[in-house]
Amino acid sequence: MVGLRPRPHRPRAAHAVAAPSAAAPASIVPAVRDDVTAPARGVTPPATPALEVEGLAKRYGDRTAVDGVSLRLDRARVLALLGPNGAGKTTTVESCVGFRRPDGGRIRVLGLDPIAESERLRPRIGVMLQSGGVYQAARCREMLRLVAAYAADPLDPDALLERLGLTDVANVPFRRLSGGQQQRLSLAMALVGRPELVFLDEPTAGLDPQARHETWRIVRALREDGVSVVLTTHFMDEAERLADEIVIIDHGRVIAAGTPHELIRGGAEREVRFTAPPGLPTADLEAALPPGVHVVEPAPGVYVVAGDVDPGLVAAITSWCAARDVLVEGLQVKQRTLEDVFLELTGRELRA
Ligand SMILES: Nc1ncnc2c1ncn2[C@@H]1O[C@H](COP(=O)(O)OP(=O)(O)OP(=O)(O)O)[C@@H](O)[C@H]1O
Repeated sequence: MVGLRPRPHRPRAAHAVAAPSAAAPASIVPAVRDDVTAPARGVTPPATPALEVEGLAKRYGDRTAVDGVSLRLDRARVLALLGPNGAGKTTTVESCVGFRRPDGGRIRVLGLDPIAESERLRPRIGVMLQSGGVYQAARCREMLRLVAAYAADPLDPDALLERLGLTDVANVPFRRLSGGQQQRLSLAMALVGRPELVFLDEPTAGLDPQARHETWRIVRALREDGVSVVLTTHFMDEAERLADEIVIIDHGRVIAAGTPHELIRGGAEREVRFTAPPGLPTADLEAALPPGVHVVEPAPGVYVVAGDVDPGLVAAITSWCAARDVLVEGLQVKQRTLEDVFLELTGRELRA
């Protein structure tokens, strides 16, 4: 199995950091330090955050794509950026990797400005964007070797191809690969340079379940090896499984942030769902239930009651309905998921 450990970032002599003390525990994982903030002498400082974004703004003509987004990601953590189509996720990621010049705000990636200090930053990050960046005629292995040649201490391209199930198509030109194979090659290209921080824009879009699970294993392995990961995804289960932190963006703004647990429990752990004729007076139902319970009708005729769910709550809902001659159908008590939270926050209607 290919190790995914990042190359230790070696500061230039002029900015040398203090050597670890003799008492420091020996670690096979290279300590990741930063040559920008390290003091000239003394104790090794805590590593700078992997990513800091404050008030990022980006417009395309008169369309505001990102409107004051702030994010922070510590080392060896996974951040999932979620949001409906057109929310501003890709623009945020592209700004963080220096592909877009922001109209406002401040970005620091591994302590560096992604535009002004791009030459120093580029070798330390891996980027997998939706729009490839691959020569269409290049063969799979050829392309990965080319990217590896730019890295100081790359992973073995053949071992990476093997891990990503691409050995059989190593000699196939990129344009002849299936969509999923192209995705996996893009992931390999993002990882081959042993980055300290990886940006993955919808890494599992179009993958079959096996490749999707392998991508998840790789993200977990990266995190265990001290690599930080920023990923965007439309798969809520993926975010729930992989992310330490989740940020939900809508209309270019952060509308919720926290750990998966915080976001899911933010409302309530469980909920009661049922269907009944549309337009029931939800405020009346809510008033008849214990304090702290919330009732919504997210789609016509679908009702969700969130709160401390116990047998008494279920009985109170059905007796309120019975008193109004309303037949409750398909009642279920279910665990809330990130998808429930996401849809409540961003709405269920399709976006343009
Ligand atoms: N190059 C561009 N020129 C003009 N408008 C753009 C450009 N790129 C993105 N946009 C617009 O900016 C907004 C944000 O787009 P962005 O791609 O960042 O969203 P997203 O959250 O990544 O969406 P998706 O989930 O569909 O990939 C959208 O309204 C989009 O149409």
